[in-house]
Amino acid sequence: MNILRLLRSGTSGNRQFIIIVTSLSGLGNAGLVGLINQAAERSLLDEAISVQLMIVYLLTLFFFIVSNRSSLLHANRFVQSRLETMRRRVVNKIGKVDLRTLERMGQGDVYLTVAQETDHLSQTLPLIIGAAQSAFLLVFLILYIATLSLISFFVVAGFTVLGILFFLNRQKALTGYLGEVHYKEAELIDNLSHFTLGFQEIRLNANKNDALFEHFTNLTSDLKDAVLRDGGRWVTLLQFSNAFVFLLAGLVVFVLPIFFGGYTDTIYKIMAVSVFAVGPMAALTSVIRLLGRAEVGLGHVYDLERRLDEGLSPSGPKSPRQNSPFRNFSKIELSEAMFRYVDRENAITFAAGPLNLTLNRGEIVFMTGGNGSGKSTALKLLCGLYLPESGRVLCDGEEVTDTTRQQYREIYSAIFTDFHLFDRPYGMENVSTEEVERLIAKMELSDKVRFEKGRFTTRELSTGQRKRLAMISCLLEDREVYIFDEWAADQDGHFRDVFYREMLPDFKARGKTVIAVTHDDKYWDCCDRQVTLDLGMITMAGVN
Ligand SMILES: Nc1ncnc2c1ncn2[C@@H]1O[C@H](COP(=O)(O)OP(=O)(O)OP(=O)(O)O)[C@@H](O)[C@H]1O
Repeated sequence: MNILRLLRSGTSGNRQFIIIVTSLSGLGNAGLVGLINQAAERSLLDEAISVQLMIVYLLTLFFFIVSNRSSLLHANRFVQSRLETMRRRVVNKIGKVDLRTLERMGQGDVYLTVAQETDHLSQTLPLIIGAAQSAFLLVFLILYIATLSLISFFVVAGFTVLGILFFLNRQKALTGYLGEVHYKEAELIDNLSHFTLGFQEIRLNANKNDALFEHFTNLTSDLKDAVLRDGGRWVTLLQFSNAFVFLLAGLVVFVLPIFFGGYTDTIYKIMAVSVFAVGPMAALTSVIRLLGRAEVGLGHVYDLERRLDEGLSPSGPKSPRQNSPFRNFSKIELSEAMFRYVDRENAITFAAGPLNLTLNRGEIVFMTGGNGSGKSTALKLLCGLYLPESGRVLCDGEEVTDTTRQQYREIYSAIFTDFHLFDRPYGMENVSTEEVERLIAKMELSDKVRFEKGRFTTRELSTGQRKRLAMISCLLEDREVYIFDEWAADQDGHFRDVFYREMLPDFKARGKTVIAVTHDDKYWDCCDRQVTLDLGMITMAGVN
């Protein structure tokens, strides 16, 4: 069971303490029921209720309150710390996974599982711990019945076990249906993103908006039907558990006295116990539904982790950049490198290679080729984001291996066409505000962006301006090799000039190596060499 797996992962000391206080709380609760019964019996027999009994009652109440509070607080803390560890572990794995694995998972799935499921678990798991207290109370109440009448005890215990077995059997079947609800919820959230991310398109096209809304309406209706179907099944099961308590009480009160003499004295005590059992029983059965939901949710998180584990890159040294032997490279090579994209059915959708490419230190290389010819793919292979299926990546003749790959990647800084603009220069916390402001001015963004409290004041910029902001982070990183994938395509004529005529020579003067994808034939004199790709093959790798 996934929930047990999560709870077992904490320190055993904490867990044992929670089990002890939770059972003590159940014991205190059952003790209160027993004391109330005793006091009621005395009133019935016209006997005075002793001060001693009252004191014992108050002490038991105090004991119950303290143990109950301690159990709930510690359990909540324990569950939240387990979830925190799990969130960190999953996100840490995302940061270490191989790019292709992440691309194939789909961002929606990753986001939903990490954000939504863990949030859901953080709300439901503490309730489940509360229900564990109810379970302990029920056990103690049944044991208390044993002190009143052994026959009732065996009847109640026997029927309770049968009832629990039936309940668990049905509950397991119903949990299976929850998976259907989860996938419908995920589909709905995915569809919702079309309204936000595709807002501009649907505002310009009423038919598109209406069709999208109709699709969304169908999905909400499907989800509602699935939730109602699931809810209906649960109502039946809840009704069963509620009726079960009363059937059991009826059996003890109406049927047993017919067969066993001298039993009537204890009936009202057992009745009182039954009344006290109704609340915990109802609490327990209603929480079991949440338990099923939490179990399914945790299953998704563990499944995501398993898939991440499959694509985890082997970890290299702790500070890969500082210790990187590749920083002093003279020559980088792709040698007979092959790479293929495959779809979910493992059908090949694009094959690149065998690619043979040499990059010398300090060179400015332009990469050209038609759309979909494999330029970005080749660059991702070159910088170690993709792993060649066959062939090698060599640095000064030494093959880049699983253990050295991260050190190798650390010599690169890249702006791909699907780049992400971070709100601050992460990993460069000590960078001076003056230096960033100087680069903002150099990128001619001073009237748009400032650098305050370690972050850029805005990212709401035009595409070309966003790319210039990304360039600032690249420059701050001060790496040995720069990859620019059609960086200049979104710049105006003036800034293209700045890029080709000022920035590239400046990179070269500082000994940096640049490989830039470009279609700007006007600037071909600005490179040392051109490489052209077609259908995943290098068709030209000549000298300018
Ligand atoms: N993440 C991906 N998953 C599956 N297939 C992909 C992926 N990225 C690219 N492809 C496929 O690989 C082929 C080469 O894509 P790539 O992006 O390398 O070409 P490109 O030359 O950079 O194209 P463009 O000039 O349009 O940016 C394309 O046909 C594309 O369909």
